[in-house]
Amino acid sequence: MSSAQGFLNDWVESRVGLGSNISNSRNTSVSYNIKGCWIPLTDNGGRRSLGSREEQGSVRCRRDEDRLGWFPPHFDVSDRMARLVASDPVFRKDNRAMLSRKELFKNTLRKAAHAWKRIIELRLSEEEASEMRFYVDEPAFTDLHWGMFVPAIKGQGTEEQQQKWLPLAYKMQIIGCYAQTELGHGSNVQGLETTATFDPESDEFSFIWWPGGLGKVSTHAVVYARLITEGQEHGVHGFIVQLRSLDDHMPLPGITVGDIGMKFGTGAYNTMDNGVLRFDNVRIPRNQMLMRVMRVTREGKCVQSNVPRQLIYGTMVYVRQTIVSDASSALSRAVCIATRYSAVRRQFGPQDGGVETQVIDYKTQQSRLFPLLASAYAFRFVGEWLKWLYLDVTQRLQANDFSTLPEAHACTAGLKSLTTSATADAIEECRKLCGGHGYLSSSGLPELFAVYVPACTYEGDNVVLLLQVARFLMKTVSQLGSGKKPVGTTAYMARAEDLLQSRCSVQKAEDWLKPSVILEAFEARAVRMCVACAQSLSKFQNPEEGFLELSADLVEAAIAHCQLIVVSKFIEKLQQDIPGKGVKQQLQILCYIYALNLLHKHLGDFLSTGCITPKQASLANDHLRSLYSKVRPNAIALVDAFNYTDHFLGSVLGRYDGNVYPKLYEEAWKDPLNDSVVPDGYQEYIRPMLKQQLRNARL
Ligand SMILES: CCCCCCCCCCCCCCC/C=C/C(=O)SCCNC(=O)CCNC(=O)[C@H](O)C(C)(C)COP(=O)(O)OP(=O)(O)OC[C@H]1O[C@@H](n2cnc3c(N)ncnc32)[C@H](O)[C@@H]1OP(=O)(O)O
Ligand SMILES: Cc1cc2nc3c(=O)[nH]c(=O)nc-3n(C[C@H](O)[C@H](O)[C@H](O)COP(=O)(O)OP(=O)(O)OC[C@H]3O[C@@H](n4cnc5c(N)ncnc54)[C@H](O)[C@@H]3O)c2cc1C
Repeated sequence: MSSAQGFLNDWVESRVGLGSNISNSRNTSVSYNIKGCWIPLTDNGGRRSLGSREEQGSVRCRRDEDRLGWFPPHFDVSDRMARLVASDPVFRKDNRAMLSRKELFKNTLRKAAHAWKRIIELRLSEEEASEMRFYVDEPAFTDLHWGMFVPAIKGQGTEEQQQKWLPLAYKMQIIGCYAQTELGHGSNVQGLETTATFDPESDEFSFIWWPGGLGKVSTHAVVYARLITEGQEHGVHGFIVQLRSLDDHMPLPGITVGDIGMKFGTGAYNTMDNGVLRFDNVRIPRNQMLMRVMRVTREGKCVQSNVPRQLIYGTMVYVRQTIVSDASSALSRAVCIATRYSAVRRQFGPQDGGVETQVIDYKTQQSRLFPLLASAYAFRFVGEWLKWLYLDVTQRLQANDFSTLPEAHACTAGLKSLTTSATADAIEECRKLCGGHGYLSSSGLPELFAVYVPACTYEGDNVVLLLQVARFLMKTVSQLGSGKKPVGTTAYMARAEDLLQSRCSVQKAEDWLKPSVILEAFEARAVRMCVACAQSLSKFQNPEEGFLELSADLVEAAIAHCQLIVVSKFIEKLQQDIPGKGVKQQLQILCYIYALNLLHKHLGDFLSTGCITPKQASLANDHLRSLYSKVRPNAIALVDAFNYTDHFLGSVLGRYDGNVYPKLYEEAWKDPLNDSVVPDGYQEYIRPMLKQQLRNARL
């Protein structure tokens, strides 16, 4: 070993003690039972001797009555699948950033095939399979097959069509994708140029562009195209189209298909074969149009069914709802890394040579980190509620009750937008919270960011979706005078008159700890912003023109409404019985942090609409600081409660045992650049340069 290396080893050793200090923050009397899991909180004098989660073997679960009933009852499934994936070498993922695109993609195929094999061998249920996919943690064609192709057939196909196609899809005898976006049109679905003409005399071309799983894997796609029969257009519909031969995987005649190329980041979303597809007079049987909304007869006549045509957008509603829960997962993962590392990292501190300060103890670190921790919980609760709303609307649709569809669309669109934007920003903030080491690939944060950010674009650009919410809100406001009572998430608008006049009652900082006070402030802000937009709109002769002109304000109003939904669902959650010593109090603190931090960040809205006074704003801010102090002792327990394995976190900084520095050092040596001491290219480029310098120096 060279002396330089010896020095580095000593340096790393000297930091081990600091690194292990993570367990200091686990000294607390509160036990967390999040997702039904007992998170053991140690009080072992500041050093946690537990190995990684994977090494610990089976999880210790408490008695059933200790479980938090208000979490989905799938903790055991989730935990089992996490461990199954973490212990299987095929699912290794620490080398992703080093692989070429081809290696990366092939590796994804291998993982998907292996996962499918395990699903069959272990006879996994749908829930177990879905958890397994989550923990494999790699975007793959299977996401689109299960997440969009199958739901599209289920939601838009007739019973007969479902009976024909679903068994094939369930057994993966066909693999499908969701082919809607084109090179020229994504947001504007009605503007799609792909046509499906019942009369087979069409010679138009158009390119589908973006669908995941399309490029190299899918044998079939649900393709969205404008239907033309008897020379007339009948809007966009889904069509099941076979793309590749089931014998040799070659594209069928008239079909050109391939991958659209590398995307943002290394590894990241490049495991997915997003594709380009061109049809040249491809013919498909009539009964491959998904006909639940509209039927085309043998003679080419269109027969509208009694379901609204918006159901054609139904798959997007379904996926947007899943994306909200996924936002909570991605955010909690980033927050877990940043929180654990913040407890390990020390900078500055006493001048007398004592131990330096853990960076988590700096108020600035807390004011950046703890609102993100609170958001992770808030998004989980609103995600659960949205799941319920989606189930409810699905059941109603089956009974031909379409009344709640507009609200389901507005909620899924708005919350998808709100949570993905916040999560993308939060992951980047977590990277910064980890200082320089956050920029290392081995922190897990760069890849998480790269894989996550497209969520702000796919399934609907976030601004476009907020504009949909704004339309819904303007419609609701315009109907207030007509006696139509707003319901669901807009029910508060029935009290618009009061809310327009109301004055916030806060007089001292503690007054902000009343859920009713917080709710009223958020309701008043949302109503006032919506009503102001509606008043401005009414000044335009042409409402569409007004909508375009005021769209930036409308987006702000939609955000205010969506933030109110998240705050109110968090508060509702806390009204339920929450078992576990101290758990409810901790969640209450997080709820206040979530709401008061939003208030602080959007102070302009609250002040300009007169919902609160500058003095009340300053009291809210004072209170936030004291809430951060209350979270601090339990911060580690609150992220441990997410129950992520080290495999899933994929982060040296976020290790469960806090053993960060030696592992960072170890990771560095794994880089292929360190395969040789003298790098490739030395002889060609470095040496001649050095020699040249030497010659010049001698001259
Ligand atoms: C083993 C198990 C594994 C399970 C795995 C599951 C995993 C799942 C993971 C999934 C992974 C995710 C990967 C993502 C991959 C990405 C895929 C995609 O991106 S697919 C393409 C998505 N594209 C979009 O989102 C396009 C966005 N654009 C639109 O949605 C629409 O065009 C528009 C809503 C912006 C505008 O549509 P248009 O018809 O022009 O709208 P109008 O404004 O005129 O509205 C008319 C009317 O309809 C209502 N409306 C609109 N949309 C909906 C809807 N979705 N549902 C219900 N109603 C809707 C709208 O409110 C208007 O109503 P009205 O009463 O007339 O005012
Ligand atoms: C990783 C990834 C995976 C994808 N997977 C699929 C898939 O599987 N299947 C599929 O069909 N598609 C897929 N897509 C495509 C995706 O759905 C679209 O990119 C998305 O809907 C946005 O549409 P666009 O690209 O047309 O954006 P554009 O609409 O062109 O947006 C560009 C800009 O214009 C703004 N804008 C657009 N319209 C308006 C408006 N009316 N008012 C104000 N501003 C506006 C937007 O806010 C944005 O800033 C995927 C995309 C990505 C990135």
